[in-house]
Amino acid sequence: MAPTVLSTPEDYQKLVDSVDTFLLDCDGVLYHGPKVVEGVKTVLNHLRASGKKVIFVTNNATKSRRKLQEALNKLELDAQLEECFGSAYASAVYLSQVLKFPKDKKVYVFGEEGLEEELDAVGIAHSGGTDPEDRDFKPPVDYASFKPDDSVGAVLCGFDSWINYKKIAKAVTYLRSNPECKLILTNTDATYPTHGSLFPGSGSLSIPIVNATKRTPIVIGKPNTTMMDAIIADHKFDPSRALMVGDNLSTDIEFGLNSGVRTLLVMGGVTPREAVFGDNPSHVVPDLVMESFGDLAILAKDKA
Ligand SMILES: O=C(O)[C@H](O)[C@H](O)COP(=O)(O)O
Ligand SMILES: [Mg+2]
Repeated sequence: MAPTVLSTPEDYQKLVDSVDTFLLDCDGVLYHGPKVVEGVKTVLNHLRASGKKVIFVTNNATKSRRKLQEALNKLELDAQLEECFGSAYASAVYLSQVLKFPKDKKVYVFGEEGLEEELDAVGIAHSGGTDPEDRDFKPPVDYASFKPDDSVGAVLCGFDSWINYKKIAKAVTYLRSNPECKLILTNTDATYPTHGSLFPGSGSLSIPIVNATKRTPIVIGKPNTTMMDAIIADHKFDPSRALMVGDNLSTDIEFGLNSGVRTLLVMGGVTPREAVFGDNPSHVVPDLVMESFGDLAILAKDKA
């Protein structure tokens, strides 16, 4: 079935009336890189003033919840800490609460500060990450330096803009030498929308590790229900009165579909128009589509 396209103020008002909890993807819905999507600030204020709950749900693992809140507030989006759910936070919670990660083991971080901060918050030791030793790499490769380490109980991969051969080889060595060592991916987004274009996303950066180890990774972020379970545990909302808003069919929209939450796809992010309206559309079909989440701002203007 084709999605319903929302384009008039009446469509928007009907939508808002039918939703109590807005689960909002960040990159591609609220902002593109450093640029806030036009109208989004007005929309968030309007939704809050209308008694709606907003929750920010991002696969971007470069930021801890605290940093995500800071970043949203720098853009004047007035986020509360408990409204912020990132895949870095969800991964740390998964390691500590679901895997009961052993106290005598550490996590090798293929990622940035966000992962380290969330692991620290749950008391899990880690190596790699922002360690200058791992970030500093120039050929030739010193293959003899890569040694197995049984104290590494998991390799956790998120977005890592410092990706280099040394980090990949260390991660692969720990995983290949120890079948007990887990491979966990914060998310598998192929692309990252910023600066008006699409760049390699986390899921593209972890491929060398997955490929070289032939492991089936545990994936935490959208579209997996692990993240939704964590959000519902904290916010206890009614999924039938919630809406997942996103720009990515294979993460955001599948996330909603997997969790029994209605979905709204916005254009202008990672999903090309043809994937929805073309001759050979994606098998992932959102319930609703609109151009931009910022278009709801007209409801605030109508009220003023
Ligand atoms: O590469 C990534 O991790 C993702 O592209 C990314 O940051 C997704 O963030 P979201 O759209 O879920 O806010
Ligand atoms: Mg997005």
